[in-house]
Amino acid sequence: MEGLVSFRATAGVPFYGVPSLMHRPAKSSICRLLPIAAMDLHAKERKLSVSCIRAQQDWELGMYQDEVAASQGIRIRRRPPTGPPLHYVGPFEFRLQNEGNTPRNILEEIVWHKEKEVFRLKEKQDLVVLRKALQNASETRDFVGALKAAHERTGLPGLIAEVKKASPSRGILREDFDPVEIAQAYEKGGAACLSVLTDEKYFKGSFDNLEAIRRAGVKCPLLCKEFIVDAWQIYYARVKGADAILLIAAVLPDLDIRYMIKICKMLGLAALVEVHDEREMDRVLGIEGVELIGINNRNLETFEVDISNTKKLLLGERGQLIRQKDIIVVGESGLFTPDDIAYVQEAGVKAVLVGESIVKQSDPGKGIAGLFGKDISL
Ligand SMILES: O=P(O)(O)OC[C@@H](O)[C@@H](O)c1c[nH]c2ccccc12
Repeated sequence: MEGLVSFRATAGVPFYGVPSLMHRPAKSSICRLLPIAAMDLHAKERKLSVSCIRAQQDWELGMYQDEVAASQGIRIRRRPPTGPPLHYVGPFEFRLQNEGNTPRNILEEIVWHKEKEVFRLKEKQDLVVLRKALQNASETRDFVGALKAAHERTGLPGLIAEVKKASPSRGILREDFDPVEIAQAYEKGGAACLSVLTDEKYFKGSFDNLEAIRRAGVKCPLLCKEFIVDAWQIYYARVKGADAILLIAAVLPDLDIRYMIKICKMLGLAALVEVHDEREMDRVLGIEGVELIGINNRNLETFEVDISNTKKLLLGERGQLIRQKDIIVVGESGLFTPDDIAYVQEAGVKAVLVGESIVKQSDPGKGIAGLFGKDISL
């Protein structure tokens, strides 16, 4: 169905949407960060700026970000393409809604929304401000170390327990949602780390939740569960108390993942790189510095959940390479029972990321014992 989605006065400045994002494909987010990164005076960061300049040259070979992404098999477009030319009717131009400028699935919709959200946030608090705030930030906690320690202690996969109020696929999971209470219950129940959703529109999460949990004295390292499309968000997550961030391979081209991982190392954050299929796994296995790979059993484009996905992606040479590289694999989504945990452990994961099945329990801490079939608290 065709329809009018945006219009503007012919002679004036556009008054609807964020035209710079909507109408013109931009280049890598990292490159957009460059002018500020290049101002940096610290030796460590200066080294990064040099690599960023090299990255910028790569991007400048003539391909736009979405073209680079498509060449790597990434189906999620970062921004709406331009669509058909504007039409003129009287004093207005208008654009026809078509397949090209309508998101094709929920992940694409989330990412398009996120780009605009980040654009606005950056205007309020630019990188220079964030970097100042970082000077007073406390040390990060060892996310990967906590997972390994829990695995060694219990002989079971280390648990990343997710503080999750809602999701686009499941709706509201818990009405009486007190993020700090849930986080404390998870910690008491034996979680190694916590994942805190910060996306407001689609998951009813917030950065306030992340900050509140950190301030409440929870000791578990915290994963900021966000849709990262711009390196600025990594700094923001760090300022708000994260110890780790998520990078989704279905959204980010290899070059972005590579440099975002470098930024994480510089800031003392762990990066959980999420894959969903073999192609994404192979891309990520080719990226230097990856320590933590999450296999999502939920397809973020269709919402289908299948825990055999974890097993499929760890078979044969891929599993071997992962063991050689000493990468920790996290089994993500759709885990409800001790049998599910045993199944993904057998497949080779040393950690799991669980939300729905434990957040829905009246005592989420006891929910953990139910999930593992035994009490895993100290
Ligand atoms: O609630 P579940 O099915 O246990 O899933 C948790 C977690 O894996 C899921 O929330 C998740 C995995 N990857 C994501 C990326 C974005 C948002 C959410 C997610």
